[in-house]
Amino acid sequence: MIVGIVGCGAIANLITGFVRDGKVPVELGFFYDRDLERAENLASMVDGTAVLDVTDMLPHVDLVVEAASPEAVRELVPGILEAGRDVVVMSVGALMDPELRSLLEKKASENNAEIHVPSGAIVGLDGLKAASMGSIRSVKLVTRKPPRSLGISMDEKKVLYTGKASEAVKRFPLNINVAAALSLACGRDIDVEIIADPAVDRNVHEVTVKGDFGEFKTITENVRCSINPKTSVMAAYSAIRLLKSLSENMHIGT
Ligand SMILES: NC(=O)C1=CN([C@@H]2O[C@H](COP(=O)(O)OP(=O)(O)OC[C@H]3O[C@@H](n4cnc5c(N)ncnc54)[C@H](OP(=O)(O)O)[C@@H]3O)[C@@H](O)[C@H]2O)C=CC1
Ligand SMILES: O=C([O-])CC(=O)C(=O)O
Repeated sequence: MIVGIVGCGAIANLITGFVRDGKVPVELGFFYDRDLERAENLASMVDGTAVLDVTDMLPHVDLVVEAASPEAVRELVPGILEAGRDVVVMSVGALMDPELRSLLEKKASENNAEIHVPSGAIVGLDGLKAASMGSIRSVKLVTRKPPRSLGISMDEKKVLYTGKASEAVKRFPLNINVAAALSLACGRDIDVEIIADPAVDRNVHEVTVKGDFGEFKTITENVRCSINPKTSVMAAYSAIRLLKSLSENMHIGT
């Protein structure tokens, strides 16, 4: 499988390192970023090609990993699907827009392409998907990040947001994709609280789900990426595992 990457930052760096080290059986051939130098740097790690425009990679790839921004999902993913290429979407928050989501689903189905959304920086999506086969009463996410991860500076713990996931992804577009992944996995706009906490040095996500299956709670205490503290290493690992799964014949978990 030949893979291209859109967005050459923290997540793309980790993916490229794993491919270079032979830990994922894909060929990472093409790299695009609005900063060409970032694309060239990653391309040089795996003998790939940096392109000036996403359309330059499309004739040569089977799948594109979007690891850029919600704006890139809106602007670039429709064209990738139109070309019949599969997509892995990391900026899941963009998919909370129902119009964009149905446009992408339509383009995927018309062009025999698939959209994959990795579980990202949280655990528990498997259980949530299974639980949603029954009836779910509530899903709540509490995200606690160091102020620096949220791009702010403060000495006291502060609740920055309480409300629904759909609004959270608009207010914190680069910080709460996990809320979108949870919402899409269970088909409801979940409850979200975002806390800036100078006492933590990890990105911590607590998910509580209640339904007719019983209830579960997951806590993920994520190490942050060195080149982008907003982003947890686990988010990149989930994309890497997904790429590996796509070349396997047995699939474990929902
Ligand atoms: N699903 C999940 O659980 C998680 C998802 N994410 C999301 O994944 C995405 C990637 O994260 P990460 O690697 O940390 O991000 P980075 O900011 O480290 O890297 C993203 C790169 O993509 C570039 N970029 C952004 N928009 C575009 C565009 N429209 N066209 C071309 N290049 C673009 C950025 O440029 P510039 O710097 O100029 O903006 C930057 O070089 C983000 O949207 C992030 O919010 C992150 C963590 C968890
Ligand atoms: O990486 C994380 O911990 C979560 C994150 O930024 C996001 O969901 O956008």
